[in-house]
Amino acid sequence: MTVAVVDMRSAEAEMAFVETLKRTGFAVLRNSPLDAQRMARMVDDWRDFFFGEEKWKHLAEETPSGNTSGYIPPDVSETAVGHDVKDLKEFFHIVPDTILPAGLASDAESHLIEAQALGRLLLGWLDIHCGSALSAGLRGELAESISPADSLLRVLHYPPLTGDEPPDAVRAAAHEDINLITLLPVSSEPGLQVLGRDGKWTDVPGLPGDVIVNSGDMLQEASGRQLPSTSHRVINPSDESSNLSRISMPYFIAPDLDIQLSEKHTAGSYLRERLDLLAR
Ligand SMILES: O=C(O)CCC(=O)C(=O)O
Ligand SMILES: [Fe+2]
Repeated sequence: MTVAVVDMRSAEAEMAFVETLKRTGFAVLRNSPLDAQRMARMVDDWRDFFFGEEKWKHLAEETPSGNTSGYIPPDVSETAVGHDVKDLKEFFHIVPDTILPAGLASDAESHLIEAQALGRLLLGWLDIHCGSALSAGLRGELAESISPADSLLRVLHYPPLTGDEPPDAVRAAAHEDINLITLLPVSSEPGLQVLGRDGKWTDVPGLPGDVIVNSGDMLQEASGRQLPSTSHRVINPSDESSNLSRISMPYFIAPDLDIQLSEKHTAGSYLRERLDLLAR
């Protein structure tokens, strides 16, 4: 399966984006409006943060809307549905009221504003070109359905491998994102793969500064599966680069939870069902 690279400066960008998202659930945006220099600086600054001690002052808390905000250490981390071992990662969740570490706040806030605007633009394209596939509750309203309080910027750190990892543990086990759409700046290190319909895993293409976009389960549900939510994973580095850490910064865009995704589900009921599955 080949994920297309879509140059946002091209006149065909809109159609090319919709085509690759329908076909693969993924797109790679080149020349996106997200500030590439800022994203590179955030990678360096957040790497320093994860290697430092200040993170322990920011341990995660639950927000009133049920999101988590703050630092989640490796021993808490996440276990993907259907897997037994935790992913090899630590991360920091940023929602609108998150108290950010000094020195990291300004870039993170600016990035969030730009990422939200890009999300609105892309969902607007889907409104125009996939409107007929969307459930009545969302048709023509996708771009307006974004809820910043339910969306989440996750800064992930996959530490260097030490050799002491549990057997079978991987940086991020195969999973699908639950939300509407995810914006993921191309990471500092390789490893992200998508699962094709042929059952083969392939690397997601991209250069530094590009932004990977993928549709999540909520968009799949709302589009009668015309926009697929594709399994993806982050594989462990090969021996030569196992001493390198990897930073990535997905922004998970979610809608208002009372929006009707399909006849069966509101976004809220869908989320609860998925979280129950995760908790099992
Ligand atoms: O780190 C990555 O490149 C992907 C992370 C991811 O898929 C996730 O956190 O849902
Ligand atoms: Fe993901």
